[in-house]
Amino acid sequence: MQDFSQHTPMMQQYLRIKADFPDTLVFYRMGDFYELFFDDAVKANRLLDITLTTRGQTAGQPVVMAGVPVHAVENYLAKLIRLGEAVAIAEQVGDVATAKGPVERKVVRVVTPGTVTDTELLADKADTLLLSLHRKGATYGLAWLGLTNGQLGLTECSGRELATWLARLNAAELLATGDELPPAVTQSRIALTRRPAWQFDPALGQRKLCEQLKVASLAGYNAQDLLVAHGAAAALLSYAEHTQGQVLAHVSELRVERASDLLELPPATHRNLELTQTLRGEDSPTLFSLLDTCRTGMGSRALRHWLTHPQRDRTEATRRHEVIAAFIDHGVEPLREALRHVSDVERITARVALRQVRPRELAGLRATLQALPGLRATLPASPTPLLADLAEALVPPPAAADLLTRAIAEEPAVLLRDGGVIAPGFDADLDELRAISQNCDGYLIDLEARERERTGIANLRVQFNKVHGFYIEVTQGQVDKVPSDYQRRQTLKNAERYITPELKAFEDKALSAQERALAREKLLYEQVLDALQPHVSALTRLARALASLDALAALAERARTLNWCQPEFVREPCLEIERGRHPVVEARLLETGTGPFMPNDCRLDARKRMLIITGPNMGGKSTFMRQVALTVLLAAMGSYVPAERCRLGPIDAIHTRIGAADDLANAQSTFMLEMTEAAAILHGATEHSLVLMDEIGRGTSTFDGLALAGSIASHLHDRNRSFTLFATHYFELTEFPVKHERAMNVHVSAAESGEDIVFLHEIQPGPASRSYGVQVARLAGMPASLLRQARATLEALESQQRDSQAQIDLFAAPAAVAESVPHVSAVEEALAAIQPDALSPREALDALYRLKELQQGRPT
Ligand SMILES: Nc1ncnc2c1ncn2[C@@H]1O[C@H](COP(=O)(O)OP(=O)(O)OP(=O)(O)O)[C@@H](O)[C@H]1O
Repeated sequence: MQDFSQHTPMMQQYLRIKADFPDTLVFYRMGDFYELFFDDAVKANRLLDITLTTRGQTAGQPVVMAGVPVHAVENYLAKLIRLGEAVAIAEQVGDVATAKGPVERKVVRVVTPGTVTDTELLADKADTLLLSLHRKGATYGLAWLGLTNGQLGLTECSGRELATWLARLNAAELLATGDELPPAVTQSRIALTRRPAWQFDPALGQRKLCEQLKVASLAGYNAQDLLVAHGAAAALLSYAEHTQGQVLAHVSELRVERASDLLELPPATHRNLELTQTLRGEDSPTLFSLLDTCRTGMGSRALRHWLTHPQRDRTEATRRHEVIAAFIDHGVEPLREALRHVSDVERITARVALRQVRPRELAGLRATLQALPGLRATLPASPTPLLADLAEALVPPPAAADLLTRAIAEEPAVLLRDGGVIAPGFDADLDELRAISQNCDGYLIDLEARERERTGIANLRVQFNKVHGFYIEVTQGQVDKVPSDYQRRQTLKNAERYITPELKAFEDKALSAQERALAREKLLYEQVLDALQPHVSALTRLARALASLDALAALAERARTLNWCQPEFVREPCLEIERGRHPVVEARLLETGTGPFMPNDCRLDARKRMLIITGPNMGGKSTFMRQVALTVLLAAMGSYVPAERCRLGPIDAIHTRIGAADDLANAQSTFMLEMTEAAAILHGATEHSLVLMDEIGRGTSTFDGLALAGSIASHLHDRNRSFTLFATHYFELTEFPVKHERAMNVHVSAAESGEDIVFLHEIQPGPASRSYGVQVARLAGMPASLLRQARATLEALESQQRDSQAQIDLFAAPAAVAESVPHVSAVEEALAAIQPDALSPREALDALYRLKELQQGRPT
């Protein structure tokens, strides 16, 4: 233990608290401020832009400090959480009046990016997850927890799959040991919290999981063998309990996720397809922002989960398609209207379990429970199997609904400490206490009348002020009529003020009644929370059903509004999309009134697996490739798709290599990044994968790039045999399908009119005839002189190429034998046979003549 004795008593207290939270900013309550000291103050000054000051000295050093006002603390917390910082809040818990020295202070909660539960600090439309990572050999174990939805998850994966998991989970905070971190973590920019290695103990993890789930074994969850993940779970659960300062009663569900069950969406795919964030890091326009017309935060979160966790098995997706069809048939607006009045039952329930719920949230929960019968009535009469399951879950736990109706006021105050939270009629004692303070006026008027009559003093008045409390005031001229039980309280110039035993008794009752009413309300509120605890799991189930209904209703609304179709899943390998569209580009074109979107077909099957796509810049190659990938993903998550008809075989992954953004932060050049991503695809893609390759090889010299692009196409065609969309500017690659039977050429069409070019955005069979780069440059507003020069250079280059017709087979298999036996010339052979030390001068001269002859092609 450190010695703080040379510090002031207050600093001693602070330093003792800080010693328990070395890596966490400590907010130390002092009156109306939370103060930060020393290094914490300097950090807060930097992160929050708050003023740094010094006050007094401790241990001979000035006390450096910075503070935030208590009433604005949530804003500062939100900012720090977003920056990945954790904050420990030390409140005054001792009694100010009786304290000798500094008032006792204690850390009452620790707010960290992955464990926040405050409604104000949480994103409405995204789950906040805490993730823990443990490694043993080549296996990574992951355990995660959503404190606001009570769900635990476990998985194990290889190093290759780690980045995909991190992108999929998108956790707010990662727990790991002090060991070196894998690149997938350092590149993910997740907020990192180091925990000591002994906390990642598999045996401890297994025990903690069993305790948490109240089971004797994890076999029921199929989680008993995930030892590395158990290690991660040990640290996860200890940390979560530590930050909440309590056991996590509501965390009662475990899901074991296996990569083999999910459609793989590597981080590059997540990014390139702009699923939840644009390439610039904005929330919109993305696929998610287009889909999410949910009425509740929990609906949005469910939808986001479906989007980032599409299943390979299509059963659940099919069940969702059926619901969407039923909704479109039946009309979904009444349901969506009813959902408007549904509050965030999921988060409210978690906050009930954590005993942090606010009165208004309980009123919201009550309103939702009351609205359920009406909401059920809006569902289609003949439900699909999934809809029947969801409707069944829409039953409020009756005791909970009844309790909330009886206990919580119609419109409760925001904070419990303001009173007015418990409903009248719920508790007789509280009603009486409230009656006293509320009926004060009536009582006083009554008393005044009685006393006037008793004393015969007509102008006697009963009054109240804050300093003297209640009193009876009699003017100086009347004081001789005052009865003997009046005791003088105060003398004024014209009047005397008295108190009577009856008035004194009333005063005591009235003044303490308000205080006691508040204390009583607090106690009753705690009792209501106690009584709600047994309903937590039923309420969680209800929340899930509401969230799913909301998400499905949004998908149905989107399908109808945007004119999407139900995809058909088949067993044979195929990818058939008729008149498909890119949903986000189409919406954007509509919004800006730039013209209609040109629909395009895509047809791949076991015999035709690869499209080589050529055509001008701006022609629509990237858009086409992305729309195919988005269609596959939408279908897999259970949505309708932007097409007229869509038939899909099994798909296990969507790999993308698109664009070239320098990753300077990770010291990777454009080309290095391009090759790293391509290598990952070549290693991971299977014949059930969809691969998008956009202009691979353009990050290096033409010949290098072309050679690499050709070899990559061959590898994908011959070895991976994946469904591949391969967009390229290398015309040489249009020869590829000649020797590769499963590949075919398509191009995006463009028409020339004079020097201009018109993009038709239509995918047509066969290779593009030319590239139109100079025309596109013209559209971009390049100077005319520059364009003239470029056109002249282009013509010169083209004629040069026509003259040198040396054809290289770009796609020939590597000549393995030829490479391994290097050619040796006759001269070299003769040279090798000569042993200079064994030769006489005469023989040496002969050998020299012979070599010379050999070199001239005249062997002797
Ligand atoms: N099918 C379409 N219908 C209407 N407009 C389209 C279509 N496809 C693409 N566009 C429009 O053309 C623009 C350029 O498309 P895209 O980026 O796909 O071209 P590209 O061929 O990949 O170009 P580059 O080779 O320069 O990357 C899009 O932003 C979109 O506005």
